[in-house]
Amino acid sequence: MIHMNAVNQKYGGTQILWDLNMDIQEGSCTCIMGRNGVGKTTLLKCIMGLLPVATGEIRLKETVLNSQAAEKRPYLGIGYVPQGREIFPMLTVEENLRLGLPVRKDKATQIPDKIFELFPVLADMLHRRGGDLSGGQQQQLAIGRALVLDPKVLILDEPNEGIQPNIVKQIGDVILKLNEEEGMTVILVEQKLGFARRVGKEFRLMEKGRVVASDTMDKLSDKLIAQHLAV
Ligand SMILES: Nc1ncnc2c1ncn2[C@@H]1O[C@H](COP(=O)(O)OP(=O)(O)OP(=O)(O)O)[C@@H](O)[C@H]1O
Repeated sequence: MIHMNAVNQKYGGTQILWDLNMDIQEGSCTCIMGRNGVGKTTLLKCIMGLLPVATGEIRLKETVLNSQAAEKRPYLGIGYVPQGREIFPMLTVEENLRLGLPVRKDKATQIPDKIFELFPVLADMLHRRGGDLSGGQQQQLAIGRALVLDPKVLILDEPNEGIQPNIVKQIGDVILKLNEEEGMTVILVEQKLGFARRVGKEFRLMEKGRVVASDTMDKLSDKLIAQHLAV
């Protein structure tokens, strides 16, 4: 569904992604894994158009994403939950969620009930400012906001960073429901092995800006973990 072909990315003179190739299958939940600094967040930002690629191609099915402006990409059916959540702290929960409505194909004017079914806390907190929510609640808001777009692909960058275990469990349940029951394609940058194994169907291991191993999650061996994940 998403295909990356020989993608190179640089910050000034420092090259981060090196001829990176990656395929994400439709309907899968794929965990992008690797040690700190290997380029996982950079890769997601390139998919979203938040960073330009120097050379190479990123496609969503037949659409070449590189040639689409960042603000057009949500309209192609891509929802993004960035690292650090980036909710708007001064806007209410409702206002944060409503931001996604204009992107929807059906032009709905109300936040879909589904969002509150997945994250009941957002209904309870609807009129609170985003900045007053706990870290875990903000993460649920960030995921809810991405889902308001009604995306075909949901991209999450370390959604569990600094989140308490009961909310990590809830987020895992939501990802499993979206992926397994609704067939949503999920791409997840995840450092926590247990979580990746619980929700992921596929893995892509990165090292120094390249993909060094790709397979189904049951093939993520102790040897691969020792080679590419253990610190
Ligand atoms: N704005 C920037 N300018 C220069 N270098 C940057 C910038 N942002 C990131 N980098 C560098 O690019 C490299 C890859 O960073 P990136 O955040 O993509 O890695 P990551 O695999 O997501 O790591 P982490 O798990 O720590 O988030 C790192 O060496 C980082 O220092």
